[in-house]
Amino acid sequence: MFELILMCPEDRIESVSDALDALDALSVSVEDADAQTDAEQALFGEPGMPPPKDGWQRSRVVALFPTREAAAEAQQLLSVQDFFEGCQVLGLAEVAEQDWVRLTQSQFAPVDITPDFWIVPTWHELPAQAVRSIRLDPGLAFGTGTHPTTRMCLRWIARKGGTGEGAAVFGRVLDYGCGSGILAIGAAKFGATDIDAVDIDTAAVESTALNAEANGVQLRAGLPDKASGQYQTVLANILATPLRVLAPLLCNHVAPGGHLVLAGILARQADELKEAYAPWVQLEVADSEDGWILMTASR
Ligand SMILES: C[S@@+](CC[C@H](N)C(=O)[O-])C[C@H]1O[C@@H](n2cnc3c(N)ncnc32)[C@H](O)[C@@H]1O
Repeated sequence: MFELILMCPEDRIESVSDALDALDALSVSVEDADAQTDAEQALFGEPGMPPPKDGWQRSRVVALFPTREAAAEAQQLLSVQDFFEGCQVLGLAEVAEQDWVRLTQSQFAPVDITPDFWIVPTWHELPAQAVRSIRLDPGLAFGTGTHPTTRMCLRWIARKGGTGEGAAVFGRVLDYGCGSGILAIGAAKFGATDIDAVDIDTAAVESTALNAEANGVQLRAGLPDKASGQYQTVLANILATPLRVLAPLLCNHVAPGGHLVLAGILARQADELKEAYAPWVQLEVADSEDGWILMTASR
């Protein structure tokens, strides 16, 4: 494989990426050329919303081609286009052959949620201190236990699960936006037995069912219309915008005296979430990590 590496100003990224696609690039990635420096710019987007910007002030665009000839031809064709003005070719390089499976696996080590509750990829030995564990491989669906939002939900589950007999503590559980199913499986590991896990993405539903089976956990995975009635525990790690829209639906699923646990919210979004949920529950910030917060409420 060969990489064509370009530097583009923000207003050229869309045209250049589209052109690379049309030139049969196998993949095109866009990164902040100033990442890891003082000039790095954080850009957060939300599903259903336009991105805050098309890209960074200075973006490094890397296109992958199957042969050197294809990469060189793309370079030649691009460099004579009007929209390429202001862009630069940084290089054309061969991608060294590697054991990609091993390289990918080496990036996922066991992750501790509490000192004795761990997320462990299937190719790793269980750490000796893991009294409870979830065996999970990174797949198509979000949720490997490394993201702060997932970790905070799992910490809440572990704290709650430590307060008594799991099935009674959690009651009926709804994991709304289940991704890999990690929260539903985590609740099961702390004793929950009556669990629905739903997602709009069918790949997530499949992944949840497979991960549950691999962990010896029984749950019902399905699309959102599979959620029915009221639950003692409702977990939703999505993002602030969908969480605002889902407020009436999620609150109606929380049984009287039940718990609502929301994640995917940035610290600066706390007030807008409190306001959106105020007609039903009083949300409070219960945890925070790396700029993300966990918000909880009882009904
Ligand atoms: C950030 S991931 C969380 C995955 C997992 N629950 C975790 O905590 O790691 C959010 C998931 O919510 C799903 N999702 C997004 N909008 C949704 C909606 N309106 N209804 C149901 N699921 C949704 C996405 O497909 C994705 O799998």
